[in-house]
Amino acid sequence: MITVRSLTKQYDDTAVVDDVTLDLAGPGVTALIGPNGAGKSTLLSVVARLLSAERGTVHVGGRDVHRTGSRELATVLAVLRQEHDLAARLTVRDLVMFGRFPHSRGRPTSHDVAVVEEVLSRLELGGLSHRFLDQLSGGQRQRAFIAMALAQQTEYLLLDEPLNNLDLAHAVAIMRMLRTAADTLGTRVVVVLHDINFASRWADEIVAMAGGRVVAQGPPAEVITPEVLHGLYGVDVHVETVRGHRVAVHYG
Ligand SMILES: Nc1ncnc2c1ncn2[C@@H]1O[C@H](COP(=O)(O)OP(=O)(O)OP(=O)(O)O)[C@@H](O)[C@H]1O
Repeated sequence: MITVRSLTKQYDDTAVVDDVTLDLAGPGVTALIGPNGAGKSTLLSVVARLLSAERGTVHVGGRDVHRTGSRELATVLAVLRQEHDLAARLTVRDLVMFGRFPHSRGRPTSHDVAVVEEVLSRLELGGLSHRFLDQLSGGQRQRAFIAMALAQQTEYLLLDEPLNNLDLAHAVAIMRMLRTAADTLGTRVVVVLHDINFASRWADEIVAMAGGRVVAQGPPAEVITPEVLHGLYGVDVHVETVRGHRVAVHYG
């Protein structure tokens, strides 16, 4: 369970996360959508304790994140950030092994090695595992960072725009993996997505943000509507139901 209460994060005098209260219960996939600058990344960063907040509280699995040690938090919560600032002269395998650090404390066991191998293979990175990060394409590098987060094997997984740079096949594969993690391992996934149709297809629930506030929350059928999307993006869209999923199309 992720519980956010009256959370406010300000820069100068401007609240970029503005009095947000949110309950994300049980396993499942929640997609966070909304226009540029809505506060999605900031909210995710405060939940993951990468940023502090001026007001409010965040609990993850009953722990107050701002009163929990980094080491303990890293065993329950993994986060994929939008910007990656790790050294380029790191191999893919080393990066993914980094994800095991909260468990291995730098002394990987055969279990840690097996987890890394399995994740590398699942993300089709086996053949690239000895490459340095600066020798990869944008999409390959993105998959390597996703692999690092998955290798952490945490109950809570927060991902900020994981589909950046990914082609359609790899984007689908990642969303399927997140869905499987939620359904079979009981993982609680929160994922920032710009592609509202991916959100509609794969998420149980969509949280829509604008101006630092949550403006809509519910199953895709309630959020992927012309009215909500116009309110969010100021764009007219047509919504159809295809195989049980809402699909939004903008014709201009
Ligand atoms: N370090 C900072 N200093 C000042 N303002 C900031 C800082 N970081 C973010 N902001 C502002 O906070 C607001 C929310 O930014 P945030 O990155 O959370 O939005 P977002 O919804 O994730 O946007 P995007 O879809 O563009 O990634 C934006 O107006 C942004 O300019």
